[in-house]
Amino acid sequence: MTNVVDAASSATTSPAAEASESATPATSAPTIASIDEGRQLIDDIDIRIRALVATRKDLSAQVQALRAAAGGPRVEHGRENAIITAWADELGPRGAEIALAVLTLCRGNLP
Ligand SMILES: O=C(O)C(=O)C[C@]1(C(=O)O)C=C[C@@H](O)C=C1
Repeated sequence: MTNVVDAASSATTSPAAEASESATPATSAPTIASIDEGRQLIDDIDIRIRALVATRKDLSAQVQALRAAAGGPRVEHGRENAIITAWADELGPRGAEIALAVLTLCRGNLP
């Protein structure tokens, strides 16, 4: 299955369709045999998380620009509350904190 980063450069299917297809729930971690192996896997995950956040930031900027061009507000609190709730439901209170940090990265500080 293509992930959202690869989907952004795919020419065969729309990026939105492939991103949606790749929005699968979390997978379980493999059992590791050493600290080095575990750290390598963690580093690989962090690289992918950073790439996904960068792609998310770009998409968020495009959505914000389209809304601004239509005369809408920069911030949509209802949408942000739904995002924070989804992160909190999956990961608990620290998940909500991550969601807030991601939102701040993507749309800047609140006015
Ligand atoms: O979904 C939107 O409407 C966006 O503008 C994207 C986004 C986000 O980064 O998730 C950014 C700003 C809005 O306040 C809400 C959400």
